Amino acid sequence: MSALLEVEQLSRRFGGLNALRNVTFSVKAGEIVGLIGPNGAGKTTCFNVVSGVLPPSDGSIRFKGRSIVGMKPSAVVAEGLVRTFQATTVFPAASVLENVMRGAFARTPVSLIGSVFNTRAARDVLAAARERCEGLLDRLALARFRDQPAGELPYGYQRRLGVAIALAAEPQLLMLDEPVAGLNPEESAEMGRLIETVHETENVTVLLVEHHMRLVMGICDRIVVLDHGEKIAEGLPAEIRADRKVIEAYLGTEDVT
Ligand SMILES: Nc1ncnc2c1ncn2[C@@H]1O[C@H](COP(=O)(O)OP(=O)(O)OP(=O)(O)O)[C@@H](O)[C@H]1O
Repeated sequence: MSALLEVEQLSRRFGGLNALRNVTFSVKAGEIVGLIGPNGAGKTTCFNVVSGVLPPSDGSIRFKGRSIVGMKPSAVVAEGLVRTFQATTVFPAASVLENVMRGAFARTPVSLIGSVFNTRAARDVLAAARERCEGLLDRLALARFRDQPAGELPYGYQRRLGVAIALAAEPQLLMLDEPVAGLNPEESAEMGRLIETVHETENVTVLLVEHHMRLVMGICDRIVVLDHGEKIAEGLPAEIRADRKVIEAYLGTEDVT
């Protein structure tokens, strides 16, 4: 498997604080990789820097072999690297389908959509996107909510819709930021199954930040552990679970059964 994402010696400072310090890891095409660590370890900062929301202070980020440092978040999305956020980011008044359609056009400049909106070609593009989004809603068990305002969905389904919106942009790498935060145990287990399913059916590589250790240990091929902005371990779930440094910094405080 070749590396899809290569992060090398990545640092991000906020004033005197090293939120990330010389962090190096990679994600190979086809993997599910977990990024874990205690509160304040630098996981969200890592997501923000990799997705172009924040510039790094130092280091390199290559996606499909090309540097993406300095690219705007929209350009990073256009390259095929799409992230979700900890909080739900649905438009509450828009329907579930409209929300997913928004994701489908995340890789297309709005001005371009506008300029061709009434042409035959634009109608064909829209019809194709709609068909693709409806297929996605089917596969993510959201079809029955298709015409409902997204804000009326139960919270668990709003999180699921967040994943659908990200997938509509047809990412090669999907970065999920705490997808089960705020979900009950049953919803969390369902989300875990959903991630495994979309990893297969949508042919997407996954980088996952999550505190839910049972989920992380259950679905990840490999795990990278941060603490105080530094990588302290990397390995298979069984290796991470047994790693003394990881247990001391993090797992000792978490339920990993
Ligand atoms: N915009 C910012 N300005 C200043 N400090 C920041 C900023 N963003 C993050 N930090 C600090 O950087 C460190 C890493 O924070 P980050 O949110 O990346 O950790 P995290 O691992 O995602 O934590 P959590 O699990 O609680 O979400 C923390 O000390 C945090 O206070």
